[in-house]
Amino acid sequence: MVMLVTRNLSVMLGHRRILDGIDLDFAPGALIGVVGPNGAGKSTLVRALTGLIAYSGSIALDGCEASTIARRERARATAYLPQGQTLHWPLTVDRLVQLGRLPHLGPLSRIVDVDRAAIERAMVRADVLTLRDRIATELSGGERARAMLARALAVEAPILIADEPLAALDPLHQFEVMELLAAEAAAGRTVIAVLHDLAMAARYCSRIVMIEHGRVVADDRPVAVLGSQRLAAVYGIRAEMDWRGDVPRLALLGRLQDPG
Ligand SMILES: Nc1ncnc2c1ncn2[C@@H]1O[C@H](COP(=O)(O)OP(=O)(O)OP(=O)(O)O)[C@@H](O)[C@H]1O
Repeated sequence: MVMLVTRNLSVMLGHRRILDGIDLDFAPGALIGVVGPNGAGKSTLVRALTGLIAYSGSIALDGCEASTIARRERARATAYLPQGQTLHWPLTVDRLVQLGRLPHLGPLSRIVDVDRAAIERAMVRADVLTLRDRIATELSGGERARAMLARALAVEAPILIADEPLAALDPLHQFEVMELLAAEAAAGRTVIAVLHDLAMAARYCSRIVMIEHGRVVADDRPVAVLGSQRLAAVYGIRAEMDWRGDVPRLALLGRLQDPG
């Protein structure tokens, strides 16, 4: 099980400081929602965590500075589902999901039984088995998003980072993907998901990290982070949390200036 830790993590893009002094500990077995307004720095944070952009400060995987870990080893440790993925090649879904096994393949790049099994598991979990022979560039946005999720799941990495995994999904598949992410966490993985849907975050995440202007402004259980006052201050919206049994339900009621 892999522990992911950032200390004083900062990112400059152009001349702007986009992330500023982020200290976060990500332990296995948790589904952590990263939330915050547009432009807050959420994607920048997860891109730094996956090694895609330069940073200052430290990102450690099990105590080892991430930038010193070989690329393939790091790719085996951290699966990444990027935001709004564009596909450039007309691959079948089956071939696309196979790409998730690349960090595991030997010098001949041959898929072996253990890879085939991981690919099948990923396709079942992302509900794309019936799409396996379709050309991925010809899928609908939601179908393609699920195929890309299957590719990330096929890595079977201890850390899964998903940037807006619900975008483009219909409501049923949104629930299914959140159930799936929660199940991945329950199985002992560290799952970090950038989410705009605060109600889904409240319902499924074990912990919420809220980012505003490149800083962590809250980091706690959903009920502690997604209170009415904070959502008013950070998002400018009115919202109320209530409970159905022990499941928190967050209702978004409108803008602060709206009547009622
Ligand atoms: N290459 C770049 N050069 C300069 N600024 C950038 C660059 N890429 C992103 N930014 C800026 O960094 C800030 C944070 O962007 P980021 O994509 O991390 O935000 P986000 O919280 O994921 O937003 P959203 O919810 O809109 O996806 C934004 O103000 C964005 O304009």
